[in-house]
Amino acid sequence: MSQSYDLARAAFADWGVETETALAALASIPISVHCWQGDDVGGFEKKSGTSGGGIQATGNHPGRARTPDELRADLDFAFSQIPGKHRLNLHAFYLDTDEAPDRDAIEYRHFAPWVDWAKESGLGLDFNPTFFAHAKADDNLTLSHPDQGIRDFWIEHGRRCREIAARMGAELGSPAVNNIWVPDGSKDIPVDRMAARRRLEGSLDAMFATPLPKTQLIDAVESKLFGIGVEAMTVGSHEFYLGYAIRKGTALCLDMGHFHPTESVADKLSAVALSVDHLLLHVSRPMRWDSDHVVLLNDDLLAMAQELVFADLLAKTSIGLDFFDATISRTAAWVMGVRNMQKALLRALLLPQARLKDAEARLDFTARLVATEELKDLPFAAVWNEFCARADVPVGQPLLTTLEGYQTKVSARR
Ligand SMILES: C[C@H](O)[C@H](O)[C@@H](O)C(=O)CO
Ligand SMILES: [Mn+2]
Repeated sequence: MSQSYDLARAAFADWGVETETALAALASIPISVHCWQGDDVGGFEKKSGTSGGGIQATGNHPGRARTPDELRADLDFAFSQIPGKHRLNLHAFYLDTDEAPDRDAIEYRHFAPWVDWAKESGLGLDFNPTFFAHAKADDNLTLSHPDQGIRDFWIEHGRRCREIAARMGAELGSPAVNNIWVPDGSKDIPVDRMAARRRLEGSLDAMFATPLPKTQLIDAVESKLFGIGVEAMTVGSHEFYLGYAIRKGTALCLDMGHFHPTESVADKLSAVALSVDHLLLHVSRPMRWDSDHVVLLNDDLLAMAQELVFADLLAKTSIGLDFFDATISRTAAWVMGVRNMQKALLRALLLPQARLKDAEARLDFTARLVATEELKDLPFAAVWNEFCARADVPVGQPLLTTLEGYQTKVSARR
């Protein structure tokens, strides 16, 4: 135990906070790491195509993973630089097979290598149907397409993804979150929003018709404000999915980039949690729009973590990441994003929650202000460094050296 940690422990104890309790809590929080940061949302289907759906990674940094083996090697490295045990969030077009099944024909066996790897690595898995980067999504319409044949194709894809995810959850002994995001929307002002939303609702109902054990699968739905090419209306808006999740008992995914830039997603957590049993977060950093920048340890992230801790929402929230930046080392992006989420959680866990809440309940806003500002000067970094030291992962300059070393190695080989 370092001397600086000892001093930090005493400084937090002065405020009535046990650093060991905070460290134990942090160690129990898994973060679901998104596979798509590793290859710029390309996927491994045996055909070419763009990301589509208005989501696009920009940049051409060397070393992009081109195969499932390369992606797993990059993930192995990234996880080795992140303290704790976590999860991998896999998209359906990252199948690992020599076959070329269309989206409505994928099966569990096409993903079995990922499950074997997850078992060996002690990771959980989460899953997502891929409703973009496909000819049948070129109209930016899938589950709400006016053509019943196209809707049926995507319903079958979604149905199979639920079964695959449930089998992953069963194999790994931990329920897989299967998150539905569709790009459906309209570039210009539509005249029949209701018809589109009724079609989306009907397709979702068809996809969710077969109940699967909650011990294996958590169904989630993700809203969005707008996307490139669907500026006028998104069929699956926040109001649409909030209502759907409440009525149908699914989890609700809140993506930090899917709201107006002035809205606080942290503020939504307690409001939504009163009506929805389970939340999924897509932790992201929008810059002017849903730009999916790597998350920083900034005010938005700190507010999100504080709400999760102070509103006692950790047990009913799955924390996933959703960003993709191809202008920097992709492995470094993963490592820094996860570690920043963990740092934000640690900061929240190290706050004297009861004392702050008590000041607020007494309407003593002066005490609340003074305490929240003075607390910012506490030695959070020493506690984080101790967490990393116990997990044998580097911090500071040695972390930079390790991240650069791996990037140089992959750049040379790919
Ligand atoms: C790749 C993901 O499904 C995607 O990022 C989605 O979650 C999203 O946020 C789309 O904007
Ligand atoms: Mn998202």
